[in-house]
Amino acid sequence: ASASIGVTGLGVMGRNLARNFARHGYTVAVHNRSAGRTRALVQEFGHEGEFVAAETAAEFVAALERPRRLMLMVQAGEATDAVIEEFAPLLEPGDMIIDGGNAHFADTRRREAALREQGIHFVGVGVSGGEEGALHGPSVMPGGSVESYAVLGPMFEAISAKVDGEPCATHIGADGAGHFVKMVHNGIEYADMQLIAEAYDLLRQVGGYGPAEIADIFREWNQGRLGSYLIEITAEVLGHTDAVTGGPFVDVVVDRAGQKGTGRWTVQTALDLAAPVTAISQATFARAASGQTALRAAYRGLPGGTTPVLSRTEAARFASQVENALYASKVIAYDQGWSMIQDAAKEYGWDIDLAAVARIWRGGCIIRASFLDRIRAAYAQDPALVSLLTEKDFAQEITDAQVPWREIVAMAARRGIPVPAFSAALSYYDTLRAERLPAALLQGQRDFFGAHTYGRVDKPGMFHTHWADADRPETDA
Ligand SMILES: O=C(O)[C@H](O)[C@@H](O)[C@H](O)[C@H](O)COP(=O)(O)O
Repeated sequence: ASASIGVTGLGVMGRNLARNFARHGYTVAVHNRSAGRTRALVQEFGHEGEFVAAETAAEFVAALERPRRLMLMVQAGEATDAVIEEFAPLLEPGDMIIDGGNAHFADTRRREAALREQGIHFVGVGVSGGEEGALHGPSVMPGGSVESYAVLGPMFEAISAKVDGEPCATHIGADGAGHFVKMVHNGIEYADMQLIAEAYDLLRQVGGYGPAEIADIFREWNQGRLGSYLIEITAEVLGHTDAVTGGPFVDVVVDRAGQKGTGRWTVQTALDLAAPVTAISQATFARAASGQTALRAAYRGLPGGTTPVLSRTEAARFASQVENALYASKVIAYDQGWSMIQDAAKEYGWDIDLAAVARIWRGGCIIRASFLDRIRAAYAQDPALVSLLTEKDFAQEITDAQVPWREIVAMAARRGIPVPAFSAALSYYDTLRAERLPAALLQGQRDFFGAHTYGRVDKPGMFHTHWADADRPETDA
């Protein structure tokens, strides 16, 4: 046995990760349910490093040096359980099964607990960056035991993206913490993409800019505080011409957004944690709404707002307002992600270094952006920071951006342009900074119809009012 790591499941992500390990000098055992893919990989990329092709599960395990490090890159869910059932009996205490797919963190916690009883380390690792990232350097978010990271950490760090010479890989925390943080990464990705899409829609419908002009605007923004991979690729997509029609590519694409589940999981988990990730949930629901064909047909033609297009001079001022609204909403969406991670760390007993999360998201992953270094600095300075908005520079930026931000949300409403993520972010900001919330009335209503009791601002305890009997005084609940 000579392989220091094995990869089973040689779809595009698995294949590229195996190549990445080999390119970094590791001997990699490769295995796939259909052996043809295994042979094809070694044939095509054998020159990149040391591969050991294994055609059976037994051969694969036998090729691995101890402790065996076996990485699964298969479909999340039942397929992953089936592969674990196939390999676990072939392994020994101290060996490691690594799940690099987009697994639900609750499944990872369950699997980690079950395999721990057999002395096998189960490591759920979030890998972000798509197929290019997997090959050239992803962001790597492993959970699992500290012991497993002592062995796997140097390997993950070697293959990961590097920023300022630092690897975009770190041990996130115990059991499912790695997959949890990857899930939230994807939730933030949804919000970021939706915010960019809303900015594009406003620049087009109100600003009167064409896709190619908007691509230029995004290229410009990519040089500033919005500098990020998503802004960069947005400019590419908007600048792209469709070979068939000769027109803008974006105009031939069906306006129905797909989703594979991680955004949905983020929102479902946030509801359980009572973490108000409103920008992320609006982004997820916007994808769902875009797919509601019958509903859209029913609503089409209903009256909307007034839509006079702006003059060129007005459009330029408008574009800078949109930049402010986009940036402010982006800070809020990221803040929602970090506070959800803090809530989950409390709930699941994870010791997550929030600055390290920002550090490893600076490169390789889909949400990589220049402002992540400032988030890292904010949490490095104060690991218990409750919100990015208490960090003075972010607070100042939000203060400076809020007038245009409000104007944009108000204008969108008047013109009937949907900006669910912009407005959710603004409402979240106003909700959390409000002196008093109308939630007090909700408590009264709940007590009225369900005796659900309420707290008072002037004395401790929970109380109930006997609404049907005005003579009966309020009672302690
Ligand atoms: O971090 C990443 O590399 C991506 O997020 C990756 O995980 C994948 O592309 C998404 O899962 C797509 O998600 P949707 O299909 O739900 O948009």
